[in-house]
Amino acid sequence: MALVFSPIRVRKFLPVDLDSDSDEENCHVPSYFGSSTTLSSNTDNSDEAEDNFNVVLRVRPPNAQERNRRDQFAVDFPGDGQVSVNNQGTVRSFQFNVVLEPDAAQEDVFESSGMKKLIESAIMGYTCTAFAFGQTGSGKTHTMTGPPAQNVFQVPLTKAISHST
Ligand SMILES: Nc1ncnc2c1ncn2[C@@H]1O[C@H](COP(=O)(O)OP(=O)(O)OP(=O)(O)O)[C@@H](O)[C@H]1O
Repeated sequence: MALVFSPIRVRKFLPVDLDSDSDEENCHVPSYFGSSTTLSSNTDNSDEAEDNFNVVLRVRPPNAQERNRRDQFAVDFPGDGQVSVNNQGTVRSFQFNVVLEPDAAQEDVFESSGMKKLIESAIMGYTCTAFAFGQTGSGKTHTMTGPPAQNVFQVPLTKAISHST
């Protein structure tokens, strides 16, 4: 499940597929939202104002059905905003601005995803968008609204977050 935050407009699509040979998909992501969001060697800042966006991946833990089936967890977290997906032996790596691992709490999402700064931008008058996408059951509603009856301020912070450098 991925979240995209944009205070202006999304110009190019992320995530970056690290296995792709094409430079077309590599984008410069200004550090509007956080401390370290440069994803590639593209240093052309001329249209920086149009490129302010943050792509955040949250990986949910296996659900009861998946655990009962003894499904293998197919995702690795090397850090620095990367994830590796093992599809029956074929491993592909992807780069995000922020990756939230399965034990990340709602508070981690709020603190680390850029949502706080998005809200500040909205208050300052910028047009802002936050949207979640992912297949059914991937956790869009859970991420945007939190689990039922959870008080996010009682959830301890976890270390299950990695940022791109
Ligand atoms: N990060 C998570 N931690 C624990 N449980 C989660 C997480 N993400 C999702 N779930 C659980 O997985 C189930 C499906 O999540 P959710 O309803 O948010 O998916 P969705 O993407 O909104 O699905 P749909 O597109 O069908 O509406 C829910 O029971 C939810 O509580």
